[in-house]
Amino acid sequence: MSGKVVLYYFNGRGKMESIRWLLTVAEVEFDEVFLTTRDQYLKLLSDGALMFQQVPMVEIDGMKLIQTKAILNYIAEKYNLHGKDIKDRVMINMYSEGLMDLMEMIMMLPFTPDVKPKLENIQTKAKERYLPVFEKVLTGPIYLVGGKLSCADVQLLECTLMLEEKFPGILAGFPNVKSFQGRMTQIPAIGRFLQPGSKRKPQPDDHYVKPVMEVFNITLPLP
Ligand SMILES: N[C@@H](CCC(=O)N[C@@H](CS)C(=O)NCC(=O)O)C(=O)O
Repeated sequence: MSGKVVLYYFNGRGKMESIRWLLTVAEVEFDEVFLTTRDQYLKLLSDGALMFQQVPMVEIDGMKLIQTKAILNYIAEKYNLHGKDIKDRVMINMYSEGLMDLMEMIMMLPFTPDVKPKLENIQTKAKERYLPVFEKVLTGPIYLVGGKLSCADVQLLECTLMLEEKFPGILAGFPNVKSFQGRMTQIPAIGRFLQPGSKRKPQPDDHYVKPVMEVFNITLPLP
């Protein structure tokens, strides 16, 4: 590998958090450059580092990668977390996409003026649309696809932890998902990531939202 992996994003979860999780499980060390000013962002733009003028951006293997899913797929492929064949991979991608849809709804909450109806919608969708899928798949198997740890497992763990932060007890009706969560947290790298002082980011607050608004020159409410 040429050089250390460097993540360019805010000092908060957002779209980068799943990348942090996956690198952690792959046991890849990374540094982080936190965007705090618009000038930093403009400099990245003028350097041509952000193809679509967006972050996350990840420097890895001499490349500057953008687009969250492309970055996740690269890491998953490189570290053998993307199944054994194309049939495994398409299942992994289907689970991942569903989980990303759900996590993105939670991710947008700090930028949402009227949170209550959104929260209710997320809870209903989590209980009625998403969690039942994983509860069923995990009747028996230890991992979601092909008896082998994949990026979809990592995202399911991340998502269930996010859900429990918002809706404590939400997994009560999903015992297989709850056991899965317990098993995943036994993985040493994950155990370390869950400890205070790791590179895992806390739930978003003003310290995260303010720089985002400043860097992108935006005012609430978002469209
Ligand atoms: N499809 C892109 C979307 C990235 C994205 O929306 N990034 C936001 C920050 S989380 C951004 O850079 N927004 C500025 C803009 O779109 O102008 C991805 O998944 O990486």
